[in-house]
Amino acid sequence: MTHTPLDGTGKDDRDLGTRVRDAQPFVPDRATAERREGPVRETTVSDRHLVRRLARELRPYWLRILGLLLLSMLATPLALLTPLPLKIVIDSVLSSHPPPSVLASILPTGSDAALLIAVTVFFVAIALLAQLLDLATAVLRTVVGERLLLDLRTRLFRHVQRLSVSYHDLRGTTDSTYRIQYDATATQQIAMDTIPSFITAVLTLGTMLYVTTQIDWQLSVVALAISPVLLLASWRYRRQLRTQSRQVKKLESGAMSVVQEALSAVRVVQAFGREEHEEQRFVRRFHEGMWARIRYTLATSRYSLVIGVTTAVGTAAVLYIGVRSVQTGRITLGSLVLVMTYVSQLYAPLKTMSRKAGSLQGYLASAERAFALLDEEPDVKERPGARPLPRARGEIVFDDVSFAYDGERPVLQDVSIRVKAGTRVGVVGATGAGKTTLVSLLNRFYDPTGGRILLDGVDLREYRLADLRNQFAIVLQEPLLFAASVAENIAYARPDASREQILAAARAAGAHDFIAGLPDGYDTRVGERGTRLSGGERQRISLARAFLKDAPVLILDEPTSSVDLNTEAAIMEAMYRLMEGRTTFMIAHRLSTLDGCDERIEVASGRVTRMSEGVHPHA
Ligand SMILES: Nc1ncnc2c1ncn2[C@@H]1O[C@H](COP(=O)(O)OP(=O)(O)OP(=O)(O)O)[C@@H](O)[C@H]1O
Repeated sequence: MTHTPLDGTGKDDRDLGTRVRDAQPFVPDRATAERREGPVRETTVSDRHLVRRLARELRPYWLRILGLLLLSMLATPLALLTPLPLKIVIDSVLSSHPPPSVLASILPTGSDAALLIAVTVFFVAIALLAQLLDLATAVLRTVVGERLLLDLRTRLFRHVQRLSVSYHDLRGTTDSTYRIQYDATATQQIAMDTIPSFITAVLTLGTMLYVTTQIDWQLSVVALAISPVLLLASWRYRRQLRTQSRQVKKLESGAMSVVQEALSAVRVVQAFGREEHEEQRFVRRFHEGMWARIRYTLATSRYSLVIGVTTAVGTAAVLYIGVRSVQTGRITLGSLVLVMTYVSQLYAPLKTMSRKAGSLQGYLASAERAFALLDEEPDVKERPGARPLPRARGEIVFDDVSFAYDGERPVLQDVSIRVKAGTRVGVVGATGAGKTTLVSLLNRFYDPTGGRILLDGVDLREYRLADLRNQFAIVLQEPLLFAASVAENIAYARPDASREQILAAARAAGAHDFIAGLPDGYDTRVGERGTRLSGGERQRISLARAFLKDAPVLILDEPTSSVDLNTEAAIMEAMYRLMEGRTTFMIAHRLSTLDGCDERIEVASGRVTRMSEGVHPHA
């Protein structure tokens, strides 16, 4: 294995420069080939698979869901009791049938007034109980549902943060946001609303059917005759509703990304006067979403219409036959009223089940999307039993490394270089040559598609990912700050840092003076992405971050490209202080910036070559 040594000694010039190898075809690995085939799997998993997955997700909450179910089930006996006062009033107060034996035994015989009062009190008591039950169910449903949702969102967020950079490159942030914010709620809806409603509906249906059969079995048979139609409608609309709902979600998350993009680049939009254009893009995307939603609503309305008309036909049939039965004296008028109430209550669960079957399709489409995100495998993985790495010395070797973002066009090809610990390497090359890509492989934002990279003689893939990334401090061209205080932003590299350590890092980065001049000093809030500070100020804060991190390897990606010459000189001075004793890769367009480096390499056409003294990059 011959490597280009970059050890700052200038010796062994014989081996310097990229090894020109025999031309080798570029063979993408599996992960890259999959990446090329498109973004995250938009799978349409089978219902059985999805339901099983859902059951697995809900298992930890089963006791609480069971409690909710039991509470919901109490609604059935209350629903049965509700029409009873009316029947007693019609049959025993307004007509001369004897009251039920329970009432007859406690009330004075023949007193209609006492019976009426008793029935009224009974009526209020049932209503009160029903309300209390509703209240308790709503409270339990909300508490358990919110807990479940928070847990799922937390898992999604944790997972999405650990997904590879290539995933985020491909998907953008809005789709993930949509899945966490909106799609995740589907699981809550299914667990807290659809499942309990279904089970309660089945129970109510069974009980109502039994009671109605006891009063008049012929009427219950007539009432039930519509069930096959309802089942058929649910089956027929199931696929359509799911497909349409899936499409709505996709379009909505796409439309949201327009808003997100336009607002995060609001300065550019305003500077170029492109508000109108962005608005049109927004309207176009939402327009597509609007029609998809309209189509979905029309489908659910058609479905509701079928359900509504079918149950109305059933009710009318029971009414017709019921009135005939009262006329022939087979049942009393009170019993008909009771049966009619039960029939409407019988249809309520049937309607609930049918409607829930419709909305369930929307929830399942969302759950599918949330689970797909959760199941997304990161391209960059940690091996089982990976090595810990407390602190590296900082020797880095690129051994025949190739890389392509899309699996087709290689950005880097057969790169072999050796960097001794503590060497300062300047990286130059034309725009788009692959400089950033080269350093992005170091902390495993991406893995090479060919070859390997060694840190202290060990393949990067052997190390624990968190430990490996801890070895690098990065200062980017566009420093990214969070909407927090200056001190919090510096301490982002080491949350346990003391105030003194933060101040020392800021001093080392030459940032202390300007921070002290801010309205609230180190407690000044910097605004979203640090917009309240100038580019140079942001850069110094990110430099202070790097000082505080005190990592053995430094990656500086054109850190001074957006500041004036004076600021650049000040930042460079701090930068060279930071580089002392650390292996450093510093990317720069201006060669003068790299004067203090031990070695310079040039990236061109995917190859890496050592620059001879006086040779300038084609920038
Ligand atoms: N996330 C990405 N997905 C796909 N292609 C990418 C991605 N990032 C960079 N590229 C491509 O890889 C090539 C190298 O990009 P890279 O950012 O490494 O260049 P660079 O030398 O750092 O450029 P600059 O000096 O302009 O920052 C370019 O052709 C670019 O289009």
